[in-house]
Parts: sequence; C-alpha cells; structure tokens
Amino acid sequence: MSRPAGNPSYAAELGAAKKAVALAARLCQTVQQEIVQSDIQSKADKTPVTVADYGSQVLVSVVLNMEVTSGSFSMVAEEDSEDLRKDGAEEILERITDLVNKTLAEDGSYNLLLSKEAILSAIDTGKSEGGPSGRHWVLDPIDGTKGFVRGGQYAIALALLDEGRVVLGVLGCPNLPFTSVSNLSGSSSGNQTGALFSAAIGCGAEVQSLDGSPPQKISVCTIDNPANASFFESYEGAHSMRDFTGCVAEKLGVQAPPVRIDSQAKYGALARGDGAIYWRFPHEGYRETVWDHAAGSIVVTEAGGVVKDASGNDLDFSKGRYLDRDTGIIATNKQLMPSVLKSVQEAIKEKKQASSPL
Ligand SMILES: Nc1ncnc2c1ncn2[C@@H]1O[C@H](COP(=O)(O)O)[C@@H](O)[C@H]1OP(=O)(O)O
Ligand SMILES: [Mg+2]
Ligand SMILES: [Mg+2]
Ligand SMILES: [Mg+2]
Repeated sequence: MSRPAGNPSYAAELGAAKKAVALAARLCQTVQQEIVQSDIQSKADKTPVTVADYGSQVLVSVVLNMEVTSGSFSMVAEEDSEDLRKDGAEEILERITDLVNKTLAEDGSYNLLLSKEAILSAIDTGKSEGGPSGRHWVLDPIDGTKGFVRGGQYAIALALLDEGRVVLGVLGCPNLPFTSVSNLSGSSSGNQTGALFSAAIGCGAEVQSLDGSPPQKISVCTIDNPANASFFESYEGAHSMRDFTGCVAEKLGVQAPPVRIDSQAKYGALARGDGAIYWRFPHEGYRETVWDHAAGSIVVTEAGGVVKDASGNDLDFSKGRYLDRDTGIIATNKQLMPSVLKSVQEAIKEKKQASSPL
C-alpha cells in the first residue's frame, strides 16, 4: 500500500514510539527475571497486574511526552493509579518508583527523577477515552500479563490513532525468538531473543532487535492452501473458545496443530510469516479493548496481511476504549482470508443451531 499524497509520514512519532517501547521492555525484562509474589496484584476484574505493567506505562508516557512536543497529549492505556492510591499500596508504589528511576538512569537519555506523585500522574495520562477525532496514543503496557508472570511471551503494544484510524504501531516482544517462533521450544538455543516490530501507514512493516539492530522489512506468508497453513491462538485456554477454533480448523482442512502463544506477539509472528493465521474467539460477554489489537493489527496489515472480525468487517478503533466488532478477530494473508471467513461463518451458524431450542 502506498501512502496517499499529502499524508504525514509519522516518522518522528514512530521513532518516539520505538524508543518508548524499547525502554519499557528493559524494565519488563528486569522484573521478569526476578519476579516475586509481591510484584503481582489482582485487579477488580480478577486479572493480574504487576509492577512492570505500571512501570512500563509510566516509561512510555514519559518518553512520548519528552519526544513528541507538538500538539496536545492524549493516551488510551490499560492501567490506572486507583489501586496504587489505596492504603497498603505504599510498598508497591515505592517499588515501581525505584524501577522507573533506575531504568531512566541506566538509559541516560533524560535527566529525570520521578517522585511517587509523578509516577501516579504519569500512569493516569492513559485515561483518555480516545475516539474518532484527533490523535490518541493507544497503549497496552504489558499485553499477556499471565504469560509475563509465567515466564512466557508478552508484548508492549503501542499505537497511534489519527482521526479514528491506526496510523502506526510498535510491538516489543522481549521473549520472542528473533528469527522465528519455530525456535520457541528452545531447540536452537544459540538464537537471539527479543523482537521489536513496527509499522507506519503506507510504509510497510519492519522488525529489528530490541537493542537497536537495523530494521528489516517483513511480510506475511504466501500460503494459499489451508492444508499447509498453521494457526496461532491464545496460550490461555480461557481467552479463546478452543472447541470452536478446533471445529473451524477442521472445516478449513488445517492439519498442523495450533501454535499457542500469549499476547500480541502472535500478530508479530504472523507478520513475518512464522505462521499463516491468528484467530481469537473470546467467550460470550468479553469486550475487546483497543489496546489489545491496535499495534498488532497495523503491523500485520502493513506486512501485507488482513485483519477482520468474523463478519468480514475491518476493526473499528474509533469508538473509544472498546473495540467495536462482531464475534471474533481473524488475521491472515489475503489469499487465505476468504476461506477462513467462510469456515468461521459456517461454524458460527452450526453453533447457533446446536444451542437454539427445537
Ligand atoms: N477472559 C479473557 N478473554 C480474552 N482475553 C482476555 C481475558 N482476560 C484477559 N484477556 C486479555 O487477553 C490478552 C492476552 O492475550 P492472549 O489471550 O492473546 O494471550 C491480553 O490482552 C489480556 O489482557 P492483558 O493485557 O491484561 O494481559
Ligand atoms: Mg491486564
Ligand atoms: Mg492486553
Ligand atoms: Mg495489559
């Protein structure tokens, strides 16, 4: 896809976003290496959050504010400071403050020492509602917190919305093999780990190492026969209906077993052709948020792929903090999308018939 004439290139914003994600990834790596029980808290919705989720959100906010000085700043991000302001949270706030200040000092780009109050305010810069007008950063400071805590895959996912559409995305995946997820099992131990995926609208998608190797262009695979396709899905069984996806895979004629990975790392792996399909069918009632798909979806579309909901519609990121979409999300290449959608729609119809009373 070429960039329409007159469109901004977003080069400065992309540079800032990469810097923000790489710095946040450093903090996350430090925490994951030596995570202790007190680093992990449970949110009101019973999902986990760690000092690294908060620290990552602070660092991204700080770097973006330092690097992008034009225009007003708006960010839609997953975490907020409410739980950290409660009695009993002093220790965890202290730990986050130390982690952030240490990471900033080691990096050395900014001469900053944040107070606890500044940490809380930086977290709350992510409270924007987003929407169809203006520019909004969209951040998941750790996508796949369960994977992060388990020592598995996770991603720092940052995107920019401009007038309701995603115009750039960066995915930091510190535990993803640099070359291919076929190395996930650790069979080739000498392989470099960590990948930074990025894309700007009309400019293609790239990958580089987290410590700043030169970026290289990536593209989705060219497989057109579903029998040769492999698919990614959530590692966590509760995040996607596996009996349903098993049924879709059978209809499609997919023969390879699913590759299960936590987080938006799946979008990155798909974008460089490690697999052919990523699908996600959450249980009824689960509302998808924009930060879980904004960065990943532009990395895939700029790598030549397509991302749709189960009805074949594009994802709409302009509706606020939640994603407006019909059942399920599918990402694959242009060749496979029609047959994947057909199988998904057939499987949905059968599921409805099976559950409706005679
Ligand atoms: N019940 C749920 N169903 C679907 N997704 C969920 C559920 N609970 C949390 N998530 C989100 O699913 C994503 C995990 O990715 P995946 O399932 O692809 O591995 C994360 O965005 C996670 O949020 P979080 O960012 O808090 O980890
Ligand atoms: Mg979470
Ligand atoms: Mg998430
Ligand atoms: Mg998260």
